[in-house]
Amino acid sequence: MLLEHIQQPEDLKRLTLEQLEPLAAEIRQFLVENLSVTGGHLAPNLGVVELTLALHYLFDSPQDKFIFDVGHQSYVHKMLTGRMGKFNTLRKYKGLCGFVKRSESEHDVWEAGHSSTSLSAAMGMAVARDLSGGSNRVIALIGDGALTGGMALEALNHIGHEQRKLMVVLNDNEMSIAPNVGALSNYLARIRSDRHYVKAKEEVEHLIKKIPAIGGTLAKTAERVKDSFKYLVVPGVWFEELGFTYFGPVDGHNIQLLMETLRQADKVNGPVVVHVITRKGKGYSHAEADSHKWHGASAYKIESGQMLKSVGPPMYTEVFGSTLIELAKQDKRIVAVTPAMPGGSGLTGFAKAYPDRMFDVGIAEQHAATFCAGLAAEGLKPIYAVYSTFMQRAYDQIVHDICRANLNVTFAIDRAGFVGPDGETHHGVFDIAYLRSIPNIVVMMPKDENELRHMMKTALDYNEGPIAYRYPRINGLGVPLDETLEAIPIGTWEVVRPGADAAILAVGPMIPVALEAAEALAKEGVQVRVVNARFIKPMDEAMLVQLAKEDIPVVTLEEGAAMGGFGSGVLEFYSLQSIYGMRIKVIGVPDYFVEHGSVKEQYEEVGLTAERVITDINALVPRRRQRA
Ligand SMILES: Cc1ncc(C[n+]2csc(CCOP(=O)(O)OP(=O)(O)O)c2C)c(N)n1
Ligand SMILES: CC(=O)[C@@H](O)[C@H](O)COP(=O)(O)O
Ligand SMILES: [Mg+2]
Repeated sequence: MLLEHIQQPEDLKRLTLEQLEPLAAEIRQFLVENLSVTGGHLAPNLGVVELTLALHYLFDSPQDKFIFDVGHQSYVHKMLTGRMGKFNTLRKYKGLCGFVKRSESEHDVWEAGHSSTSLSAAMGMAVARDLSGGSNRVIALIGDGALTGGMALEALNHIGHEQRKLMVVLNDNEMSIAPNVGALSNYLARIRSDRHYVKAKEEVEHLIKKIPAIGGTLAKTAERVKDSFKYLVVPGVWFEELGFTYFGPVDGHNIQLLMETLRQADKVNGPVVVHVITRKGKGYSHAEADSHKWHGASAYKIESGQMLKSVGPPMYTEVFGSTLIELAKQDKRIVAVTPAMPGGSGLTGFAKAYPDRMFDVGIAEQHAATFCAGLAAEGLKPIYAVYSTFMQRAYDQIVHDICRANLNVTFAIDRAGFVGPDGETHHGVFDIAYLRSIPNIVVMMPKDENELRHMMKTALDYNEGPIAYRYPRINGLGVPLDETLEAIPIGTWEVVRPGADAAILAVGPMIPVALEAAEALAKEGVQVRVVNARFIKPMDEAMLVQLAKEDIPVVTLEEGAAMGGFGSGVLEFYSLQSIYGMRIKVIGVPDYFVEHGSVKEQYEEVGLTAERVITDINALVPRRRQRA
């Protein structure tokens, strides 16, 4: 066993080249075995075993900066930098992070989780090196999916202009999470398999030999330095035109060839692209056969590849996807737009049913938003299906192109709230705060999956401007689903439990938490009203005024940033209405980034619990009432 002797990259460098291949096999076995228990991004990491070995074998992390785009494919890097023993805690509470994490290791020089940031960060580190007289390498590892992100293209433009020494290793496996899309992906595909490319090489060789006098010598020289000649015929002309020296495409599982190519690229004193062809999921047949499904795996049985999915009612995502198909049948205006998350957003069925009304635009949240604005401007009903956290990328497009222009775009915001194992880079805890402050937008959150369906109908019937419904990454409550869907009057809340001593204004998944607290308080003689605050904007102002008239304490409860969130909106309302003296307690996500773990552990860490609500209400309700 070679792997057990690898604690740091220095241990790796002591191996012979011949030992790297058996080591790669051991690493794959380690990944498949460990992730069968913890789950995680198996397919991406199986695809970069040789590549990560080559980088750590040839270059000197952490002096040389390895920057992983997204960072979901950094498990091998973590194994080689002293963290193998912690893989049993991968993505667990207080355990190993599933992405690169500076606090975990000096080798983790750049954190991500969101895609397409590596090239910009690499440029920053290259300039910092040059301004401080450094000589270290800066190496970004970016996937073909991440390359479709706008930030990556902005960075390529800058890097090519500055001409500083910087290596971009393009890990091209033809996959984003789903199969990669777009003209850039098609271009890469052509390079990978382009007969013309191979033909062009022969033609150029033939041409060179025909050049009088020197041709023969030149061709012979070319033959002698076959490798560099091979790079003379540049398939990566697009990169070359942007100022990069292009190397590749090279087999990303052939360690010898990888080393040779990386060594060549390292000699260039300017920006280079090394185009590496890999197979996502390599070495584990189930993942190779379906790298979309195995991009992010839950625990599984190794032999059968059967994932141990959580049982229970359908996820909110599934209900969204099936309801959208129902609505699209009735309303031809509906088109669905996703920035590279067709599967995760529950749109696989919709894409099958309505292929010409489904648009996967790549990892391009900004473009997706303004693309929807254009669709709406021409009378269609675009449904922007997006994870809350990734929608952060499109903030200006939402403000400037959609809300200001008051265009009828529908936002289907998934992963709203804590997401569990993906942790701080993926929680959807900011959209309440950043959406509610934008004029013209309506923001809703359902109490259960049945109300989600009615909200989707509400949004379909609403043509006044932008409207959003948000839902969490959890199973529904298992409530019956109404056949007939009716629009909910905009701005109306719902009392789900009567009570006269206090009121809890709860949003979405916080309603069960509020009900649990109310039941417990009832046993102490404190009757607490629970309100389904299903419209975050506009709020139910009549109900807010009524609460003031009743002069009862109010607790707001949301799985979102307390700062600027729904509770802040309630405080603002009373202030703006010059209603003073209200006893109001805002309960939400505190002002720090909550790390990975289970959603339950995250609730407990920040106090989104019935116990917390009970404590706060007891502090607010006068003791005399409790005696009654
Ligand atoms: C801004 C943003 N949008 C979407 C995602 C979701 N996401 C995570 S990995 C991934 C695909 C990345 O593809 P690629 O870069 O080719 O890496 P691979 O998984 O193929 O190794 C996507 C879309 C994200 N992390 N960040
Ligand atoms: C790395 C990344 O951003 C995605 O793979 C993300 O982890 C998917 O999240 P879900 O598992 O919630 O679809
Ligand atoms: Mg890819």
